[in-house]
Amino acid sequence: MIPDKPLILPEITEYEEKIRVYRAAIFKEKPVIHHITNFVTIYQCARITAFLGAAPIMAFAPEETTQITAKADALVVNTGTLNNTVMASIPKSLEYAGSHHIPVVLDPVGASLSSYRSDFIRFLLNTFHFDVIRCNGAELLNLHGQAALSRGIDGASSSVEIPKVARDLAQKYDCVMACTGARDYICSKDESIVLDRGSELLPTLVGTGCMVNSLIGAYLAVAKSPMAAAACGILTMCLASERAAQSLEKLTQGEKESKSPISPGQKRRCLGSFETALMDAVSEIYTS
Ligand SMILES: Nc1ncnc2c1ncn2[C@@H]1O[C@H](COP(=O)(O)OP(=O)(O)OP(=O)(O)O)[C@@H](O)[C@H]1O
Ligand SMILES: Cc1ncsc1CCO
Repeated sequence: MIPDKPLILPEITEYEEKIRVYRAAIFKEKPVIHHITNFVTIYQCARITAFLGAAPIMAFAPEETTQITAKADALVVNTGTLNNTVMASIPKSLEYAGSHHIPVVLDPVGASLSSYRSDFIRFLLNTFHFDVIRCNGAELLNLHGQAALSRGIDGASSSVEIPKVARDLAQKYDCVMACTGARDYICSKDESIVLDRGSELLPTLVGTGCMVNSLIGAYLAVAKSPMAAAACGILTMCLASERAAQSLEKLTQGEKESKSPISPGQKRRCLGSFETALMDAVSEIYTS
């Protein structure tokens, strides 16, 4: 049994340094990140990839998907809005990526919502190799064959089984499993990290998980270590969200005379500003 290793100081410092090094490499190499992702958050994914310094390309026509993957340094696959076109493209690109050592991230969005989705996701897992699978708690338990816990795409699951299930799946699929939520678990078959960071405002936005996939994809292109790429992707989102929440505090202090912390209600009225501040924080974080 691998002990959970909480990522606390000074380990955070070690990963902050990795982020700094990887970001410098991303700025230098400008890796191309091919996304076959959902139509809901596609724009946020393209923006966050570009703001990190990489080059996003969103393409899902089966006629060209292999040619696009051939130009990419990493592939991000997301099942959020499956349809026949996307389901024709994903296997083609995965096959190309697998035979050309292009690293791949999978997000099995809504794995438990329909058998259409879960059958396709199971086919992918049984047929292709993924370097990182990033999902929320409900999706993780579904991949493990357990009952669905969510009605929508949210994965508000705090099941005590998550660390063990994540490890089982990492072993079974020989990949890094990154299960996000209030507490993040990132594990391979012989390493494990627990991360307790991030603003509580993050789950109020749509697509922060999808955006984390893009960050992991960009780090994978330069890091070569799926464990380090997954940890750096999630840590970037968490630390950037903390900075964004702080800048929101400053913004809303102007509304009040006292310097006491702003209320949850005030924060919830500024979620658009929070999303913008999050993008700014990602573009700025560890760039020196
Ligand atoms: N309660 C929370 N407090 C702090 N950070 C959180 C919380 N919930 C999620 N996060 C962070 O939000 C990011 C996205 O994780 P989440 O598990 O919400 O993804 P998801 O459900 O796949 O998202 P989406 O479907 O909206 O793309 C991760 O970086 C995670 O660490
Ligand atoms: C809201 C939503 N519906 C399908 S995908 C998606 C984005 C978050 O995964």
